[in-house]
Amino acid sequence: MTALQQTEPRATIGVIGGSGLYAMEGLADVERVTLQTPFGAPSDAYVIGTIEGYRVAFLPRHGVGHRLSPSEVPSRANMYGFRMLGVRYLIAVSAVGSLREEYAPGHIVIPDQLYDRTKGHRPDTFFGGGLVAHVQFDRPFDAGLSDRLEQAARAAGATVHRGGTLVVMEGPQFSTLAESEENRRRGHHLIGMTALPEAKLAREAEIAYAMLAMVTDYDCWHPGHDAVTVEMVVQVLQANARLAQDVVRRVIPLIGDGFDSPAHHALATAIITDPAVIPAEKLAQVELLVGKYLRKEA
Ligand SMILES: CSC[C@H]1O[C@H](OP(=O)(O)O)[C@H](O)[C@@H]1O
Ligand SMILES: Nc1ncnc2[nH]cnc12
Repeated sequence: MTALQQTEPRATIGVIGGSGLYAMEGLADVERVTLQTPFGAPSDAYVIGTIEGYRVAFLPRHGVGHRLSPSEVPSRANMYGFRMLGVRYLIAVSAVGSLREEYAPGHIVIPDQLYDRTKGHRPDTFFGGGLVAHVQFDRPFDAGLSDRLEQAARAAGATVHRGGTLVVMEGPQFSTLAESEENRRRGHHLIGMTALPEAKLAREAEIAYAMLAMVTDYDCWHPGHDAVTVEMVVQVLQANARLAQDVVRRVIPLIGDGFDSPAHHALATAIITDPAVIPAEKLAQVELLVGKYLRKEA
C-alpha cells in the first residue's frame, strides 16, 4: 500500500522494537504494510496484527536484520507512518545502559525524562519550511501510558523501576569512561542512542509515547564490569526476550480502547504561523497532523 495520508485507521496502538526486538510474537490476522511518507520511507514494513482483541502495529526501529545505525533511523518517517495507520499510543522498546548501581542488567525501567546529547544531525521536526510550531516537551513521556506499562511489567514479574533520566548519545560508539562518569555526575540514570528525536516526533504527531527500557549493561563506569560490548548487550536481551514480549502483550488490553492524553492535543497551542502564509506544499506535507487545527482557524 502506498498513501501519504491516513485512509482508514488500522491500529490505534503501536510498538516500535529496538535492538533484539525485530518482531512481535502472538499476532493474529497479520498484514504487512509498506508505507511511503512525505518524510521518506520508514525503517521497514509495519506488521499489523491482533493481540487480545486489539489491532497493533509493529515496526522494528533498526529494520529487520538490524541494518540501520542509531543516526540512520528515519524517525520522521517512522512516526509519521504510525500516525498514517491511526496509531495514538506508542510503546517504544529500547536497550539501554545503566548509570546507577540499582538499575541492574535484566531490570526494566520506565523512564520519565530525556537529556539530549545527540549531535544535532538527526532531522527532529515535521515543521519549518514555512510552518512554525513549538510543542511542549517538558514531560517527554506520557504518564498514563507509563502507568499502564509499569502495571504490565510488574504483572509479568519483572524487576521494574519507575522514573529516571535517559541520556541519548549520538553513537554508534559507546561512551568513553570520562563521558560515562560525567553522565553519572549529572544525575542521569540510563544511556541509549535512539529515544531522540523519536519522542519529539511522536509528540509532534500527537502520539502518546512511553518507553520500556531494557537494561542490558552497566555502561563502562562500573568498576565490576569491562567496557560494554554488543555481545554483552545481545546476551542480556536474549535472556529477556520473552519478558519483553510478555510485557508488551500485557500492556495492550490495559490501553484497550484508549484514554485521553495531553499528547493528543500537543499541536492545539503550538502553531504560531499565520495560516494565510503557509506554503501550499508544506500544508500538503503535514495536513495529516495540522489539518484539523488550520481548518478550525479558516
Ligand atoms: C546493540 S547496543 C546499542 C544499540 O542498542 C540500542 O538500540 P535501541 O534503542 O533501538 O534498542 C541503543 O540505542 C543502540 O542503538
Ligand atoms: N551502554 C550503552 N550506551 C549507549 N546505548 C546503549 N544501549 C545499550 N547499552 C548502551
